[in-house]
Amino acid sequence: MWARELAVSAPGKVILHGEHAVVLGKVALAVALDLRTFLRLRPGAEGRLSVSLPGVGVRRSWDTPGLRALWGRIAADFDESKSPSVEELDALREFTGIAAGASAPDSLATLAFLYMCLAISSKYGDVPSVDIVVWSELPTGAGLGSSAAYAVCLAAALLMVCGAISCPLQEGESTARWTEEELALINSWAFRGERVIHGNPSGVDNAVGTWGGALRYQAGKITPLKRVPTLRILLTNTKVPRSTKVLVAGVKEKILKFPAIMNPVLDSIDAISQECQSVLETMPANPSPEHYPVLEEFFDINQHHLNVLGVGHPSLDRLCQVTASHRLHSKLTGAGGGGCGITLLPPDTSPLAVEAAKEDLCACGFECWETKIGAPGVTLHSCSSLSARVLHGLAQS
Ligand SMILES: Nc1ncnc2c1ncn2[C@@H]1O[C@H](COP(=O)(O)OP(=O)(O)OP(=O)(O)O)[C@@H](O)[C@H]1O
Ligand SMILES: C[C@@](O)(CCO)CC(=O)[O-]
Ligand SMILES: [Mg+2]
Repeated sequence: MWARELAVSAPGKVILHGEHAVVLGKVALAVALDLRTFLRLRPGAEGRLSVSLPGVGVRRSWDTPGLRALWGRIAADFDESKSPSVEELDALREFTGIAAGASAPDSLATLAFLYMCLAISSKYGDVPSVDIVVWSELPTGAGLGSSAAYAVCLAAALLMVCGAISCPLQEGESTARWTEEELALINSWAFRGERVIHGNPSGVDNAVGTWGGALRYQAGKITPLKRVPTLRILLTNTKVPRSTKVLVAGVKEKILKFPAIMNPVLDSIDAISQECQSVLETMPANPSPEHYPVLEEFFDINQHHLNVLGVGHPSLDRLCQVTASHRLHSKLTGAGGGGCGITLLPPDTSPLAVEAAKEDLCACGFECWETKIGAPGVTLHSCSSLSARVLHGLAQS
């Protein structure tokens, strides 16, 4: 029986280069953001599992014996190496009253929660009587890896409750992290959760949510970057909603339709990621303005490539035009089709120019903020150590 009240958090991410191409085995460079998703875990009423997801308007509670029986019925031969099967997901949908094919944020979030909870508890323990709340500083569905941060938090909390990983937080400590081996297990279960939400994720988002920092990702191989200079980045949310799953499927279709045309584009994106990695790793910790033009050119070229892949959007074109009018270079980040873009802010950009660019972006109805990159990965917290700002998010739930 779980007896402690604790919190887990995981960061969102920004992909510098390689989104979409990474799904097809190419290299991506991604960094953790200082915006996080939080999960509060506490003992629940005996025999009840409750979840509250205020960001997507979900508040549900189930009898644990009913859940145990359901999973026993639908997943007697559960194989964790396989993607969640259509039959498993359909049975979970029917149980929760989610319409077949429903892809609204609340439906996907509930489905991913139940799938992860039942698969993890049947493998490592029993369906836990706990009360879980998840809330986030990340916008949902905007390209900043909110689905992966959600899946990483769930994986860490559920694996810990079921005893598959330790509870590394000692009495009196405010935060703790898991061992490399435990992080690898969290990452692998988060990937399964991402599969419920995305269909065919590459795994880069959950890797950043788990390990944090800055990394190179290719076909499941995760390599932390040797050195990451301090880069100033402006993040802009166009607020145009889109679904990563739909965009990824669209790219696949285009490649199947025009392989000879599209494959060279993917190869070029791969080359940009690799070149960018070597540039970043040889830059000084605090780069001077002359280091930026090459990074800016990579942004421009890749933004064109992403448009060719069909994941641009008029709102993202507008974002790039507005920042270009202030001599700043931008590209979309994440799945595109709306969502967020990133803009490089070289150190010689005057504060007035940054303010003017922000004003013009806000005048388009966008939201923008400067961000730090390279935040820590999944972390365990004592609830008493969470800042007032973080607890404010919980209080709203
Ligand atoms: N805090 C949260 N609470 C519950 N569900 C969440 C939360 N954050 C994300 N989700 C789930 O993730 C889905 C969004 O995932 P999606 O992959 O489309 O966007 P993203 O992860 O924000 O962007 P990208 O994958 O391009 O980085 C939501 O529809 C919802 O189901
Ligand atoms: C579009 C994509 O490359 C990044 C989404 O953040 C999808 C993925 O890697 O799973
Ligand atoms: Mg996602």
